[in-house]
Amino acid sequence: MRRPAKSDINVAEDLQVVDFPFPESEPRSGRVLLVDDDSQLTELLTRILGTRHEVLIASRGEQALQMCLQHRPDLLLLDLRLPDMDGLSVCRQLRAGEFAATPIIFITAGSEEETACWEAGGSDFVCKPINPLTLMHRVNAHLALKFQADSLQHLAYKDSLTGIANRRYFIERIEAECGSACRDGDPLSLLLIDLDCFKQYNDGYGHVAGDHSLARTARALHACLKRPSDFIARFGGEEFACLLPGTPAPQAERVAERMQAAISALAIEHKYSSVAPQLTLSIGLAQLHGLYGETSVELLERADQALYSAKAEGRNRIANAER
Ligand SMILES: Nc1nc2c(ncn2[C@@H]2O[C@H](COP(=O)(O)OP(=O)(O)OP(=O)(O)O)[C@@H](O)[C@H]2O)c(=O)[nH]1
Repeated sequence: MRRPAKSDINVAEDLQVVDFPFPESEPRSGRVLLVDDDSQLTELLTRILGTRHEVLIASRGEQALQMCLQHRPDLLLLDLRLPDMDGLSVCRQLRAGEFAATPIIFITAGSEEETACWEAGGSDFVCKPINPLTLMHRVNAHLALKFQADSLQHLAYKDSLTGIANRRYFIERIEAECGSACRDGDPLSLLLIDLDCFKQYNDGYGHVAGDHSLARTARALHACLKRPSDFIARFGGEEFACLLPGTPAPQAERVAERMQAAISALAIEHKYSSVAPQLTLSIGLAQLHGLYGETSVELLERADQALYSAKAEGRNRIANAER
C-alpha cells in the first residue's frame, strides 16, 4: 500500500471514458418548472409542454426556489415579474448554488429586457405573446444539451474498471459533506479500505485477474452500504474510500465489519498472501471532529494513519482512529 501524500489529495485522475452516448434525435422527457403567476399562461404552457414533459408550476419566487430543492427540475421557464420578487433575482440565487448549470428560460414582455436576462445568468428568453412552436423547440434544445452534459458528467465521475465513483467525485463529495457536517454539527465518518498483499496477487495471478478481483471487491463493498447518503469511490489503485454522513465512529465500525465479512464471503483465493489464503482488506476509520473546524484533508490524513496502523498491526483488520 502506498500512503498518499497530502498534495495527492486534490489531484484529479485521468478521465476513462468507456462509451459515449449518441445524441438523441428526439429529446427525452424532462421535468420543467413553470414560474409564473398568470394562470392562463401557465395553462397554455402546460398544454404545449405537457404532452412530452412533466410540468410543475410555481406562482411565486420563494415557492420556485423551494420547488427546485425538492423536485430538481431539468429546466425552468421563469417570468420576469413575480408577486414576491423579480425573476432575475430568482435566477441569480439559483445560479449561485447547485443549479448553476440548469437551463433557465425567461419569459419577457419584450426584447428590451434581454440584457438583464443574460446578466442574471439566463440561458435564453422568449417574448410574449408566446409562439408555441418556438417555445417547444427552445425547451427541447436546452433539455437535449442538459442531458448530454449530465451524461458526460456521469462518465467523468465514474471509475471505468469498477463502475463505482472515482477519486475526482470523491474529492468533490468529501469537501461538500465535511462542510455540511461542520455546519449542522452532524457526525461524518470516513473509511479508507485497502486490499492486502495485492502486489503479490497481481504477480501471482496476473494483472487481468487482479482487475477482475478489484471489480468484484468494489461491487461487494458497494452492496454493504444501506443509506442513500452513504457513498464509496475508488480512491486509488487498490484502495477505496467510503463516506458515511450522519454516522458516528461506532456505527461506521459496524459497516467496516460488514465489508470485511462481504469480502470474506467472496472467498477470492490468494495463495500468495502473507495474511490468509484468500483476499482480505485492511480498513482505517476516522470521524470528523466538526466542532474543531477540521478539514477534509485532516480527516483523510487521520483515516490514512489508521489504515497505516491496520497494515502495521498485521493487516486484515480495522483500525479506528477514534479509540
Ligand atoms: N490489477 C490491478 N492492479 C492494480 C491496479 N491498481 C493498482 N494495482 C496494484 O496494486 C498493488 C499495490 O501494491 P502495494 O502498494 O505494494 O500494496 P500491497 O501489495 O497490497 O501491500 P499492502 O497494502 O501493504 O498489503 C500494485 O502491484 C499495483 O500494481 C489496477 O487497476 N489493477
